Amino acid sequence: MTQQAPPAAPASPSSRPVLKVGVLGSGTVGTQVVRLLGEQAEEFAARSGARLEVTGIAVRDLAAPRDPAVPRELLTDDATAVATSNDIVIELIGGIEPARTLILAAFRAGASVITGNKALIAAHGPELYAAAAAADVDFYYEAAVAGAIPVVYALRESMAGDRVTSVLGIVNGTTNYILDEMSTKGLSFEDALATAQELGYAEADPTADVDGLDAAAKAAIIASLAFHTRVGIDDVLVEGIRSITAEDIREAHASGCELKLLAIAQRVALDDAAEGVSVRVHPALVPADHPLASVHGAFNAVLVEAESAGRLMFYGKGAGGAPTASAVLSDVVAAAAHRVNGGQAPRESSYADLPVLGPEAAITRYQIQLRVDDQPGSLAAVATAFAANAVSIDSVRQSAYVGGDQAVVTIVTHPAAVKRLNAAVEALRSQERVLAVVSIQRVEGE
Ligand SMILES: NC(=O)C1=CN([C@@H]2O[C@H](COP(=O)(O)OP(=O)(O)OC[C@H]3O[C@@H](n4cnc5c(N)ncnc54)[C@H](O)[C@@H]3O)[C@@H](O)[C@H]2O)C=CC1
Ligand SMILES: N[C@@H](CC=O)C(=O)O
Ligand code: NA
Repeated sequence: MTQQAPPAAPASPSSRPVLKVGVLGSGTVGTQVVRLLGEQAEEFAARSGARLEVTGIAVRDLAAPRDPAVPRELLTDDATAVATSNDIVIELIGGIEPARTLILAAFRAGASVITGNKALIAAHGPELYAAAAAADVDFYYEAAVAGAIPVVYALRESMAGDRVTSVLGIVNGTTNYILDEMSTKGLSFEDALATAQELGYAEADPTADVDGLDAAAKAAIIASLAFHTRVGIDDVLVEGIRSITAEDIREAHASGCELKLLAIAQRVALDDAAEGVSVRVHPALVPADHPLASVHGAFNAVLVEAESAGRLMFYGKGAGGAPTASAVLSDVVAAAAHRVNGGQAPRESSYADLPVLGPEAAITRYQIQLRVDDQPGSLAAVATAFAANAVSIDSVRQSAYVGGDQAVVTIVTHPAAVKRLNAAVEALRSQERVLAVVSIQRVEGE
């Protein structure tokens, strides 16, 4: 047996190396990152092996009022100087430019970069990964998907020994908050949105939240990581929640469901035994007993299905200053530890290069509500329209329609391709007994 050298004693706090940290942007998240870097400096030093010294905080407006936790003497409006003069750069400006240019400059200057910028990654991820690899530095973005929830780590590292088949998630806190306030308190869309903005959940321009673009960027990142395939924002089918009405929510409840904005990334078997990837964001009915139905407020949840692991569920705060700062700081500690001990963040993994399928590839269940003549043969006519287009019916519910010889029929299908569903709806419209197709909603979650 060979004698092993005793492990080296940990560096004493005063002898730890210093790593210079630059922060770009001091808004909702940046402010909390700076506060926590100050308040928990000793713990971050002990965990990473280096003292993290914030040398500059780039802001747009030097005179703007700030949280007292942000040292005024560190503020500067020279973002390029901050990006190019530090060991670790934390980008929390958001948007594409100048964030992209600043991050690329930081890589060239030898800095590791941490960002929460899903819009940028979903548009320019491969370029950023390549620049980080060329500079031999780390690129981390845990905060970009589902805020505090360690979804990026889970997909990129914990699932590296498995084969992910699907990811189904609520990844936008603002829209979940709005839908939940509408569902539980009967609030209007506008009032719920205003509160979400006050609470710091919504992006500066809430269009990105409400129209599903924020969730779509996250879905693209999720799919890229889950399926080892480049998926960009333009590959994602997106529908937001702007057109959801109080009536839609009432209908959802009547069907024993909640209406949620979902991000869905699926591995899809193709006819020739090959596989593709389907990625989409849209509102969908979720049965009340499904785990995603009870995700309230601005919380996020992500369900990952994998061949060996089965179903995994991640739940927590997907937005807000401090929760998002928690994710940013986990990346900062990892990048700092690599500077001290060696090692590097995982590089881009896109070897599978699966085809990203168009919207027509989505296979989902649908709920269709019809107003029909309440006469013998009406249900048979409805069933014929579905059968003729090879759409299988899962359940049928009929309720009396107030105001005459009419009934409302609610049909839930088995999973069907959108093309077949559309053909069935056309056939329904041409049936004499069908007076109106009242609504069509997707249904997700078993
Ligand atoms: N707020 C949240 O809950 C979450 C935010 N994120 C992401 O984190 C990033 C930051 O988000 P927030 O803090 O919410 O945004 P924010 O809008 O509150 O803060 C951004 C700050 O950057 C400043 N800024 C803009 N351009 C600048 C420039 N050229 N130089 C210096 N400062 C500049 C703005 O003045 C603003 O204070 C975004 O990428 C966002 O998508 C990610 C997860 C959750
Ligand atoms: N605006 C986003 C927060 C960051 O990702 C949300 O509402 O989830
Ligand atoms: Na996260």
